[in-house]
Amino acid sequence: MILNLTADTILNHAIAGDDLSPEQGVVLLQQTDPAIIENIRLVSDTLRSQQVGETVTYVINRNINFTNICEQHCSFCAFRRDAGDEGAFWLELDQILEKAAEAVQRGATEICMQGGLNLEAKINGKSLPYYLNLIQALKTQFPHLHLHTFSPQEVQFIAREDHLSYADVIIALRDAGVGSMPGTAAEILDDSVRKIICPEKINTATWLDIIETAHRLGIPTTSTMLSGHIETPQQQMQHLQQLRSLQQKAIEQDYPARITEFIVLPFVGETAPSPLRRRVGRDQPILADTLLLTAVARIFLGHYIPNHQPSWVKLGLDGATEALQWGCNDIGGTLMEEHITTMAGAKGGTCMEPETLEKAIASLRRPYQQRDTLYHYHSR
Ligand SMILES: C[S@@+](CC[C@H](N)C(=O)[O-])C[C@H]1O[C@@H](n2cnc3c(N)ncnc32)[C@H](O)[C@@H]1O
Ligand SMILES: Nc1c(NC[C@H](O)[C@H](O)[C@H](O)CO)[nH]c(=O)[nH]c1=O
Ligand SMILES: N[C@@H](Cc1ccc(O)cc1)C(=O)O
Ligand code: SF4
Repeated sequence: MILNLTADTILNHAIAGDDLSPEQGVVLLQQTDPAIIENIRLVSDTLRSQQVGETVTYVINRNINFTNICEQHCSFCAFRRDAGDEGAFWLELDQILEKAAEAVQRGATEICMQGGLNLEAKINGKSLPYYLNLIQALKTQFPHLHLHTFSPQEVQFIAREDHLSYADVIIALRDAGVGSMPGTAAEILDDSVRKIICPEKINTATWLDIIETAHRLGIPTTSTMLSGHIETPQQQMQHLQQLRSLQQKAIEQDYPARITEFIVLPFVGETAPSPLRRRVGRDQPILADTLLLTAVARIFLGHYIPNHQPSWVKLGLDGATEALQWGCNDIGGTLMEEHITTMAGAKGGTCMEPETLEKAIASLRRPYQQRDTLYHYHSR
């Protein structure tokens, strides 16, 4: 391992194509000199260009959050409700199919579906049939729609409720038509942080186990990091290290599926539960911190995870466009309706037209291209 930890030396290694150690990543994350930060940006931009070229992609998709009734109480989450609370919702199958029909009519190739962990969501007392019924209904009416659905936390919830293994649940979802899995619920993959921000959630090992099982069973996943709350630069790098090892394993073992993209999700605190909000002491993410982390993630992961996406919901479209110069090559989905972070006070909006995303990309003189969920190009 290289132990000379000055930022310039580290960046020279990165440009030469070497993998950085987490310790070297920490050094980059701790820089405050604008000239050095600009060099980090330049290196991330150069690696992005070498690894995936100039084209910036986007996907036409719709978010469907089928319920926000949730048994857990993550300290960053403004989306969850108890049944009967004001603002609690649970969509009927007909409403979900109607939303999907409208999405298809507007050109969507993907439905991104996630929800709360709702103990009442069962058919004949079982959880898995409820989820399978959602998938089967969507697939029957819209066979070509890609279903990017259910986080590792939701998979564990189903498995626990029905006394099944994770593989059993994933195989059933896959065979019913799930195309890929959102890599949410990752938050920070460090159990000392998880104990504070999401004590009821699956632990780090379980998150990694479920994602690896998905890859082994042919289900691609995304990967995320909830940043900008109580975590340290060391914990951020440990998180990226776990994602890199996971992808290296999928490559070495020649699993039929892998991580398709990495997304930084900066914490929005404005209407998040007050203990964490007060502890973090700010309502909106700090753009500069998110951009530096985005660049370091490209440098650290880019050889293994090619696609990097900012969140326009959380950063605003201008912030997300700026992130395209800090290692990102994708601007995400049109979403059509976003609830999770908007309920936490995000200011970026809940819906983008494809033309709006294209215009933002073109403002940087980069070519744009519609993609599908698995990063195959798509034409409108
Ligand atoms: C709301 S959950 C939905 C799926 C499922 N309940 C779960 O927790 O995996 C999806 C993700 O939204 C993100 N999220 C929730 N609240 C947020 C906030 N205030 N700011 C930024 N991201 C947030 C978290 O990363 C979380 O894993
Ligand atoms: N679904 C939400 C996203 N982004 C998801 C991506 O648009 C898409 O599903 C992915 O690129 C698949 O390849 N961002 C948010 O801030 N909120 C969401 O609910
Ligand atoms: N971007 C995530 C999904 C997601 C992200 C943030 C959210 O708040 C909600 C959902 C994925 O596609 O895997
Ligand atoms: S993040 Fe997910 S599991 Fe946690 S409270 Fe919110 S909806 Fe529930």
